[in-house]
Amino acid sequence: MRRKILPYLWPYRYPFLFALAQVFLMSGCELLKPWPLKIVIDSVLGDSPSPWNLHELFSKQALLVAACAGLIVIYLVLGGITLLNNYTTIKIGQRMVNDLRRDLYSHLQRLSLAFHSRRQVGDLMYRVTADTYAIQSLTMNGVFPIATALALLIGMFAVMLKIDWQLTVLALSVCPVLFLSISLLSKRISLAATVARQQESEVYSVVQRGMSAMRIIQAFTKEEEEHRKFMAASNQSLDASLRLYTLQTFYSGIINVVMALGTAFVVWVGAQHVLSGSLTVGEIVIFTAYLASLYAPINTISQTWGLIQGAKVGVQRVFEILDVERDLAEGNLVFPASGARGDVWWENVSFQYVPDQPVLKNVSLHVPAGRKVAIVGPTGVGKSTLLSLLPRFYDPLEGRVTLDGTDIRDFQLKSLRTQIAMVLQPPLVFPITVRENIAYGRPEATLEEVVEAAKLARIHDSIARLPQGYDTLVGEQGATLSEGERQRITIARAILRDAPVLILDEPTSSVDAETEALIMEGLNRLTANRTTFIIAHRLSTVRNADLIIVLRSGEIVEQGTFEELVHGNGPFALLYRSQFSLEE
Ligand SMILES: Nc1ncnc2c1ncn2[C@@H]1O[C@H](COP(=O)(O)OP(=O)(O)OP(=O)(O)O)[C@@H](O)[C@H]1O
Repeated sequence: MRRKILPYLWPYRYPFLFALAQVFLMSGCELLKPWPLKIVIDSVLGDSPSPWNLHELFSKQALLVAACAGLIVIYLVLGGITLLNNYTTIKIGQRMVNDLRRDLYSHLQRLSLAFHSRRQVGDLMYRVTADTYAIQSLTMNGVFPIATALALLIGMFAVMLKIDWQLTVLALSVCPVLFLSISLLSKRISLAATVARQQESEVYSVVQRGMSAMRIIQAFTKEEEEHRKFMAASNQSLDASLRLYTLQTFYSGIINVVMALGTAFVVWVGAQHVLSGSLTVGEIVIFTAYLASLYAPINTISQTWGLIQGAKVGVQRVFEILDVERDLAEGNLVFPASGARGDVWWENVSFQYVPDQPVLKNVSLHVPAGRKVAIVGPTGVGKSTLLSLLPRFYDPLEGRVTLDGTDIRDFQLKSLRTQIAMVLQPPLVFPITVRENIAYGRPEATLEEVVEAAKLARIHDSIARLPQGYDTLVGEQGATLSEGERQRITIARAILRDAPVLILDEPTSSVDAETEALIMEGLNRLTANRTTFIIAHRLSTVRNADLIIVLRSGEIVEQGTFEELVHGNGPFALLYRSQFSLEE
């Protein structure tokens, strides 16, 4: 894991080294802190000689003033450096979080739909928003208290050794005990932290599912059941967090006891040394002050150790996603600036979402450039799946798909997807303005072009009636637009994209017959000279197609023109009589 975190720290190596230098300065101030008091006790109140023979230069009163002034200066300098250090470390930490989020989010956007259909949205959201903070805790809460403790340890060791080596050994013998207790308990805390994070992200998932299905929940009056599910997840998260906090508290309790024992021993032995005359009262003050300031960073390490373990888990959860290999390997080819011709082949294509449940079975289909193809068949036979292989939402298990004679896997994904405009189900509209929604695939489009596309999709009049026209903000999930209006916005979006290949997934299912006829008229102009695939349930769509494909159980069972198929006795004729004739 260290190898993975270091690249995130590397860009900030100079501020990081600066912060480390501050730690050494701070430790120096910590070392100086008890000295003025020692001078006051030993040389002002008592008659022992003061360090650097200051007592020979100053009177007792002057020495007292100098000691007090020194105390103020030391505290001021220490406060200033601490402030600077906090600012520097927080800045580094927050920048690292930002960088990690950037990488995680862009990685998530590049992972295939196969990955996303396996994962829970709430869990991924938690990883992007909450788990990424862990890199800050891990580096800052981990590295700096340890560096402080080490710097203090070395400095104190040098100073204390000069004063009383026995007492020094005794004082420092607490350190191994402390670190041993830390390492013994850390595994359990780490485990508890993993569970707590999982439960917390489960709460996110439940909320996300509930929020995105609010309409259904209310329609089926499932509020109580959803509430129960939420409370169950929330209670489990509460239990896990409480367990973690209990462990952390128990842990810092143990550390405190060890520290108290250490201090008591030092005071006990120190007092004996003072009584025997080998140590001054001021020196014992230095010892206990040093111990207190040495235990402080060790205490921070121990208290934040649980936090560090939790942070480790968080960082692991982030890298777990970053380590997922992109399952859609890209090629290098790009389409010419004029775009693809639009000649599409599915060659012996098989596909399955779940092992041993084939959705497409050895499908072969050639669609010459510029043709309009209607794909029909009962629900769930694989119509959408067949078309989703073309923009590479998924890759076939066997066989290949080619565009203009080249395997689509040889192209750069961006170049491939730019060749394809799609109207998908359900019609997805973003909470941005109507204009931005239509221009989503071509943000540089002028207002005139947006209006032209909207007119073709028969949505212009409805938009003109909105309070701010094209600048009206669409509510979350298009709440201020009807289903039919949303569908027409997505059609306008595809029209504006102006791509050589069009995929229309039942583009007019939510509009009335009259509007549909108008949209189809607009679409007919759009589809001229473009290879178009329409998943069609309506007769008018099917009639206008150059080629009709009938899918059943993942296989093409029939194909031909409307006239060829309708008069036979094949599956299309049957479908026509049972389904389409009703519309006539
Ligand atoms: N992401 C997925 N994960 C697992 N199974 C899926 C996934 N998407 C679709 N399926 C399954 O694959 C089969 C084909 O689905 P597909 O959406 O291609 O059918 P369709 O013919 O377009 O249906 P419809 O006309 O109802 O839209 C269905 O059984 C469906 O349950």
